[in-house]
Parts: sequence; structure tokens; C-alpha cells
Amino acid sequence: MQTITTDLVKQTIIKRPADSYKGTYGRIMLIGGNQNFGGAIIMAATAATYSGAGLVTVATDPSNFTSLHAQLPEAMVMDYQNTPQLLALLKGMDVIVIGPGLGTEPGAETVLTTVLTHVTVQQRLVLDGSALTLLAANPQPLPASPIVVTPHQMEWQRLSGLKIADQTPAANQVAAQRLHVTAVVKAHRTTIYAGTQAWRNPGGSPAMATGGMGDTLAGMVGGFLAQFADFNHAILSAVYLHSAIADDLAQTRYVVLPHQISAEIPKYMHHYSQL
Ligand SMILES: NC(=O)C1=CN([C@@H]2O[C@H](COP(=O)(O)OP(=O)(O)OC[C@H]3O[C@@H](n4cnc5c(N)ncnc54)[C@H](O)[C@@H]3O)[C@@H](O)[C@H]2O)[C@@H](O)CC1
Ligand SMILES: Nc1ncnc2c1ncn2[C@@H]1O[C@H](COP(=O)(O)OP(=O)(O)O)[C@@H](O)[C@H]1O
Ligand SMILES: [Mg+2]
Repeated sequence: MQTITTDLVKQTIIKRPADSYKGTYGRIMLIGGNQNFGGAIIMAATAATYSGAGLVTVATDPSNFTSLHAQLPEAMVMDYQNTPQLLALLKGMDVIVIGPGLGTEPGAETVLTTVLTHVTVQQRLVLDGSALTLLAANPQPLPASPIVVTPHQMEWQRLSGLKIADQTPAANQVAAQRLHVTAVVKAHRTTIYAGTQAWRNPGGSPAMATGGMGDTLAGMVGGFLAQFADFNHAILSAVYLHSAIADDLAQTRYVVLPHQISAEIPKYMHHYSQL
């Protein structure tokens, strides 16, 4: 198992070409946020936007529109239950993040199935939170697109069938290969599996143990995938930076909140792009 290095991160986060515009940095749709979990998709969308995704659209329950706009006027919104509009907008996306706060009601299952059956091989897919729980409860074929899953240990247990005590690197690797995904298995020391390769994230602390911390990571992963060509390096860099920012903030804070991490992302990306 390799440790994610600052070298990898600085090779991934490159300076932006002068001759570029918002379209250069990717169109991303984040899907989730039911009537109870609106905060989850707001945190994910905030992280994606602060990570530099060029155009951000949030497909969510309409009850979240006003709070989302108040927090993040950069984002566009749509009702995730409006299937014709969802399908029309999905076509133009480079990256789709689905799951933060999606919930597990039947309507959520319908949205997930719609996305899984229409996403194309050119589109990158991030599956997090409720999308993983839904998928585990009712397995359905995954598209041939590049896919990353970002489960916490219980979500990984549901999805892979591996009990938390049995989630060894060797077993996780086999499970990720069987699912044909890159798996970010979140824990105190998050590990990432892609094909025959595995990495360990060196950072992170219990100061990060706040609801929404994983939603924020899912948004960062999506934002990085919208901009950086190498699929696994984009994911690894997002995982590394998420905890590196938290570790710096935790030097003077007992807890680090998800939105505090998002606020720091542009500064840290600037730093790594200069190295
Ligand atoms: N403000 C919000 O709107 C928030 C919404 N959230 C959303 O709520 C939905 C449910 O996600 P949850 O993760 O809360 O619930 P889940 O039911 O999926 O997982 C929590 C369960 O897993 C167990 N567990 C075991 N190991 C764990 C580990 N390492 N990390 C976390 N749980 C572990 C817990 O004890 C608990 O029983 C997701 O869609 C998520 O995105 C959460 O992110 C919390 C914040
Ligand atoms: N004790 C800890 N040490 C390191 N990282 C932690 C710790 N507790 C939580 N985290 C990180 O916080 C995030 C939690 O993700 P998740 O459980 O999906 O949160 P949520 O769904 O509430 O947004 C993961 O990135 C995890 O690695
Ligand atoms: Mg989560």
C-alpha cells in the first residue's frame, strides 16, 4: 500500500491556462438532499464549487432551493423528481455526484435508477451516502463509466458484504475490483483501492467527526474530477487535501466543521499549484 504524497497532489493541481473559461473546468451535477437532509447536498455543492468546478447544478428537493441559493448563489438548481428535466440536464454533465442526503425513500431509488441507466461512459460518477445504501439494498447494474464510491465503514459493509472487522486492505481490494470501481473506504486512516493499486491517506483526526464531513469530501472529489484528467490522481488529491486542511485547522480548534474546510480549499489549491 502506498501513502498519498504531497508530490502526487502538486502534480495533479496544476496552474490554470490563461486561455480558459468556466466550461474548461467541468460541468457537474450533484444529486441529493431530501426534505430532511438538505444540508448534505448544500455542503457537497459548496465543496465542489470551492474546489473549482466550472458550472455547478444541484438536483434536489425544491424545499432546499432557497437555503442553497442563500449559501451558494453560484449553483443552479432543479427539482430532482422532474425526470424529463433531469434527463435533459444530465446529458451535458462531465461529472455526476449522487447520494449526499438523498435518503432511501422510494422516490430516491427512482432518481438513482434514472441516473444509473442514463449516465454515459464519457461521464464520471461519484456514488456516496444514501446512493450506496440504496444500491446495497437493491443491487442494480452499474454503468461502464469511471465510478468512484466514497463509503464510510458501515456503507462499505452494506455494499461489499464485508463486516467492518473484516475490512482488511486485501479484502477491500478484491471487493473494489469485483464492483469495478475506485473505492474510497473512509475511516480514521482512509484507504483507496483502484484495480491492483492501493493508497493510504496519511491525514485526518477526530476533529473531523461531524455530520457533513463526508458530504464535503464527495463534493471535493466531484470538483477535482471535473478539472483534472487523471481519474485516480484527482480522487487521491481530494482525499488528501480534505484531511490536510482539517489537520491544519485542528491545530487551534477542537472541532473542524465541513464548511470551514470548503472555505479553505481555494487557498490550498493555489498553494499546491505553485509548488
Ligand atoms: N446535514 C445533513 O443533511 C446530513 C445528512 N447526512 C446524510 O444522511 C444520510 C445517511 O447517512 P449516515 O451516514 O448518517 O447514516 P447511515 O445509516 O448510512 O450510517 C450510519 C450508521 O452506520 C454506523 N457506522 C458504523 N461505522 C461508521 C462509520 N465509520 N462512520 C459512520 N457511521 C458508521 C453508525 O453507527 C450508524 O448506525 C446520507 O445521505 C448522508 O449524506 C449525513 O451526512 C449527516 C449530515
Ligand atoms: N476520527 C477520524 N479520523 C479521521 N477522519 C475522520 C474521523 N472521523 C471522521 N473522519 C472523516 O470524516 C468523514 C466522514 O464521512 P461520513 O461518515 O460519510 O460523513 P457524512 O455522511 O456525515 O458527511 C470521512 O472523510 C472520514 O474519514
Ligand atoms: Mg456520508
